[in-house]
Amino acid sequence: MASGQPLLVAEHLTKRYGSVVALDDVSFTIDDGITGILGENGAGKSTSMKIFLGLLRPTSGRATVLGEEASTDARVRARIGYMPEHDCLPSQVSAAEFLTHMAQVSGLPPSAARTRAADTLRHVGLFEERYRAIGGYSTGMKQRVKLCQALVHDPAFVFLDEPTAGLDPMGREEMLTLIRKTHREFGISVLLSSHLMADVERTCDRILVMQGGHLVHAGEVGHFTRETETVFIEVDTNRERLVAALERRGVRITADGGGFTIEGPDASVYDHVRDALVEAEAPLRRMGPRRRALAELFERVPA
Ligand SMILES: Nc1ncnc2c1ncn2[C@@H]1O[C@H](COP(=O)(O)OP(=O)(O)OP(=O)(O)O)[C@@H](O)[C@H]1O
Repeated sequence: MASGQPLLVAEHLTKRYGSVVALDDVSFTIDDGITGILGENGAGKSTSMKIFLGLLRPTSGRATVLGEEASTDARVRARIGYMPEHDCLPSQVSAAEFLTHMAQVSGLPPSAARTRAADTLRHVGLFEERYRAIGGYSTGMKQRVKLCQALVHDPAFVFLDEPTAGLDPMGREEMLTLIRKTHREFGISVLLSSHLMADVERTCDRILVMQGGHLVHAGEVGHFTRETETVFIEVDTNRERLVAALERRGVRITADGGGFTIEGPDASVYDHVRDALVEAEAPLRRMGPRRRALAELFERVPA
């Protein structure tokens, strides 16, 4: 594959399960780095991943991974890893045994497989526990073993389907830190899916937002969160003058408790609010960002 080419390409992907349209003419590219697919349940995140993994064939359209056809090219399998959403671990064997086996399945000779399994378990902080049966592990530890089996054969690209599913806040934090570390230390590019905006915002460089089988946004994470930030303000007096000054600036104003939520046409919303406050001579009591919930975001995005 020539350098500079995207790592993944989706071209007009459509996937139907009977009458259900899981993906509807979706096109995007994914480059080096960490990319998040964000969407609510049923948005089409897992279906997209499974097409890239060659586990599902699209009804129409084309998917390429590392320059090769996803659905037909077996060579690509050796260069990608997959952490499925659901539990897939054997409970009776130790993490060391399981990962050594997975590395051998990927073609490593036995001694190299053992070394690589131990290195990968060290990377996720499970080296000390590696000879214990997986059945006795906590949810967080099992998630880390799932991540290990996606990494053990040293792939160029990994697909992580809801890697923080079932984790408490501390476990989520650890998993997200580990994902960044995986990219930084091993140079492995990542596509992770999540229904939690905070996960994607903290971890990813770029974001794809899906809704009902459609791609509704693709771009840099920083840009997306700036765009979706709204400002909450409360003033002591001159509310009417302030509302008029804001309206003249074309921002959207919604009454919110004792104050207003203001949403700008772009990231300049703070400038508009500052200028309107000065013009209306309205003494500010409180001001701060108000993040929109994911569900609210989707209401604004045309399908
Ligand atoms: N094997 C299947 N047979 C029928 N419908 C399916 C199948 N797999 C997925 N679907 C449907 O396709 C749509 C997209 O599902 P998909 O699993 O890709 O969504 P998702 O964004 O990954 O959500 P989740 O996190 O809930 O899995 C949903 O409406 C789902 O019910």
